[in-house]
Amino acid sequence: MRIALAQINCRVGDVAGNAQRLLAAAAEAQAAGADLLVTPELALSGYPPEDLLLRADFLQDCDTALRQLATETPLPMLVGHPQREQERLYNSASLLRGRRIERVYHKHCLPNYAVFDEVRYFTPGAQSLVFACAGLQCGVAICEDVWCGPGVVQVAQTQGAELMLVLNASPYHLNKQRAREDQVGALAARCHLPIVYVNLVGGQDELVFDGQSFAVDRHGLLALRAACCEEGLMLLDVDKDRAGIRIRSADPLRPLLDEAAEVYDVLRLGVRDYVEKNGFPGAVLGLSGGVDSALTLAVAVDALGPERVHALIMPSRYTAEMSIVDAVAEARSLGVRTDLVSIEGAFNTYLETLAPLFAGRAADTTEENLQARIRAALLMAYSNKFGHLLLTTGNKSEIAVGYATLYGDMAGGFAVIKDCPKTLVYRLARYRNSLGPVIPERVLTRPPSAELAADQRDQDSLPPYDVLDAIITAYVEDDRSASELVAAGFAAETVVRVLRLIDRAEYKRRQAAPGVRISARAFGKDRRYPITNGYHSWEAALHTRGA
Ligand SMILES: Nc1ncnc2c1ncn2[C@@H]1O[C@H](COP(=O)(O)OP(=O)(O)OC[C@H]2O[C@@H]([n+]3cccc(C(=O)O)c3)[C@H](O)[C@@H]2O)[C@@H](O)[C@H]1O
Ligand SMILES: Nc1ncnc2c1ncn2[C@@H]1O[C@H](COP(=O)(O)OP(=O)(O)OP(=O)(O)O)[C@@H](O)[C@H]1O
Ligand SMILES: NC(=O)CC[C@H](N)C(=O)O
Repeated sequence: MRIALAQINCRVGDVAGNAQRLLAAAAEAQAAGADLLVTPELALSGYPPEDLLLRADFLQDCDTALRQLATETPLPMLVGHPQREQERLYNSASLLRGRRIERVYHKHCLPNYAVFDEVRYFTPGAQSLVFACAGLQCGVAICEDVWCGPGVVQVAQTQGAELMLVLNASPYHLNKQRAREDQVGALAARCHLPIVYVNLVGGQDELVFDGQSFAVDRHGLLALRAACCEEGLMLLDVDKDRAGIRIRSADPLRPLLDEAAEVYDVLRLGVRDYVEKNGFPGAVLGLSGGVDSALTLAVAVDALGPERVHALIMPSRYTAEMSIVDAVAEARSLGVRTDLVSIEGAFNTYLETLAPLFAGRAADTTEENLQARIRAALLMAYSNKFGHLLLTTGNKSEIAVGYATLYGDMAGGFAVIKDCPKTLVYRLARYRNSLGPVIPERVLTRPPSAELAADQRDQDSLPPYDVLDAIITAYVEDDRSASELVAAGFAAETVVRVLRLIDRAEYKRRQAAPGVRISARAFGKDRRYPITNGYHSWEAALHTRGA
């Protein structure tokens, strides 16, 4: 038996387009001599369709497209789609064979944590699906089904399954591929049967599906791993002999990427698909000569090509000459067009206009924020005039503590590095330079500064980024309390200060642009904190330690 794994990039809601993508994969699979095409989870609707699933017209269109697909597919296809039966909605996989929908499976385990909300929409299934194909008995499961214990696989096995076919829409986060392979490999070894895992690829709002579809044999050993962040059709040959089922693939086993390379590819795919799938001609950003905008520019250029990216360099009285020199050098090495637009005129006009209002008051962050907002107005004007998407450049460390200006540098449509802590930003920048130098070394070594006041340094307001990032990770991603952090050796005063800032900045994050999720807990759907919030775990540390 030859199985074709369709690692395809579906677009949420584009049912007709997804049907065409599935038919193109089917034609390729048939030409390669495959007996069966296996697709990702909900390939027909795209994943996650969110509240489109509450619309009767959308579900009807999915149903019509599924029936049409059944008549047109040139080979048997196991395809993911939403399925309404009476008043219930299921996350389903159908076997399309002989010009009809031959069998349907409904997903049993519905993920309802982190970014997943499946219980909001779907009813869990209760029946197994095992079907014969090219002399083998194939069992079916959908994504979370292989994460919630061995039950789904074991029941299919008691009904004769000799191998499992799993349709997935598994979004990326750091170390996810290892977790998938460990999980599925252990399940295969425990049940003594091979498992074929087909994943979606592509960006969908904050999520990036990284592909990396794979297959493990009955010992849990890897027989196939597809590329990260690329579409592809992989072939797997399955034979039965006296020793059992054997699987092998002529496709080379693609290596696991290093962390920085993997994250960089995920960011690039996230930007490319957000821009393409939403129909923007290109992207624009403010280029300051700092590392955040330099990395964002490099990702955008690698995603879209230099001719579709535009950068505005907008110095003020506080901008160092070397910042302009470095920004120009970055743009030049990436082949990007820039415009130099001073904000001094606009800044002076604002200051003069506000002078009577602010008479007798000292300059403070008000004047800092004005500069960020003038830049935002210029960038949004460019975006309006040319239709380009404004990319924001804030990183996770800043967004965590609110070190960014609302309606200023936070203004924009897509926040490329919003889930990358500053320490990771530096690693990513160095990784990008290892492919060919584009960010001047000085940008990576000079102390970070917002350049919104004279001689300003990030470190004047924030702890060193290695300390800050460690505290943010522990508090935001691992739910550690202030006392646990102090017990782990962080200074009580620093812990209280950072946790207080994180709690207080929730209102800013709610108004922030969406951006690529790369961690297991990004700000967004992963972490839904109240803005109006009277619970602060750092208060206990404040009282007990006198911080
Ligand atoms: N709970 C709540 N719900 C809704 N709004 C709330 C709020 N709490 C405060 N606010 C409002 O938020 C406003 C204050 O926020 P905002 O205007 O942003 O200003 P703010 O947070 O006070 O200042 C921005 C900080 O970010 C730093 N910064 C700015 C730009 C770039 C960078 C960088 O390095 O990249 C750093 C800057 O140096 C400054 O320390 C006030 O108008 C206040 O009324
Ligand atoms: N002189 C400038 N010209 C153009 N854009 C700027 C300028 N200064 C700031 N910006 C924009 O505002 C964002 C916030 O920059 P800022 O320098 O305040 O902080 P940062 O977090 O250190 O970012 P970066 O590392 O990119 O400098 C920048 O990434 C850039 O998009
Ligand atoms: N779509 C799903 O069921 C995803 C859940 C699953 N645990 C994952 O790999 O992310």
